[in-house]
Amino acid sequence: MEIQTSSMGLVARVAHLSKYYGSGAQRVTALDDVSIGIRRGEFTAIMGPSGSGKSTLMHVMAGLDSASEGSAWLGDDEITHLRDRELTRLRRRRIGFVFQAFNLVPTLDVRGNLRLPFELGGRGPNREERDRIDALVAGLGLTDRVGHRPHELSGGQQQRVAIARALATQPDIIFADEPTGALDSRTGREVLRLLRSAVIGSGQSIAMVTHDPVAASHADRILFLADGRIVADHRAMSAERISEMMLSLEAVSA
Ligand SMILES: Nc1ncnc2c1ncn2[C@@H]1O[C@H](COP(=O)(O)OP(=O)(O)OP(=O)(O)O)[C@@H](O)[C@H]1O
Repeated sequence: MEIQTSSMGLVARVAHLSKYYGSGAQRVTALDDVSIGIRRGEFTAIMGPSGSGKSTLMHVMAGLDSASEGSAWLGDDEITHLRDRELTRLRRRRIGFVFQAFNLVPTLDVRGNLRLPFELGGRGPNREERDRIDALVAGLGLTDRVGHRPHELSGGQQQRVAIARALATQPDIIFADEPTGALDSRTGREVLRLLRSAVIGSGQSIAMVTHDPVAASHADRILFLADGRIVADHRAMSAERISEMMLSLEAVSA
């Protein structure tokens, strides 16, 4: 597989990335010499059997976890050797996150949750950013919910708020970890369409970890991991073909 040594057109990349947990006989190799780039303006799905290293790859790319060997870049910036404080700043300014469990702040209403990334950066949103938040709220059908707190919203509405929060700061990349995992299939499809429209409408780059072939079928590109290695890199595929691929990978790693 070609190793991409330049950041051209790549919003994030890793080179010769390995990640081990534990040591000696207990050592687990979660990632084994992975070199891959995430293209700017694309919706990339990361798939693979349970334990294949999907979350670990996402966490290292997003600066949430360290590499044992190799390097990770966000655009032109190597993040592998940054200190915690620098990583926190970088994540806040340049990365958006969407998690399975929504991760909204329960004591804040929708507006408060959407303003949070700006407040954490030490200032509230400026005029332009407030207008952007309002447009996102309207676009996601949440206008009559801005004063509601997360427990007053359905799962699908909470995930829409989480997506709006991730989009509001116009991050270089959004990492989504099983964003439809807690939703029924119809609501899940709506959430996937929202992610897709952010890619088409504003060129947002998104990398999504998922087990779900239907979710991955919304992506432009699908990376398959098995036993800590990238074993396939495909353009958009149907859910049926993705399922077949997953079944064959699960059979090999069983
Ligand atoms: N903190 C940890 N300590 C020890 N081993 C870990 C730790 N985190 C992950 N692992 C191991 O690393 C490997 C890869 O885990 P990872 O969570 O990245 O896989 P995954 O593909 O995301 O799995 P799943 O789909 O089940 O969430 C697995 O063997 C896992 O048990």
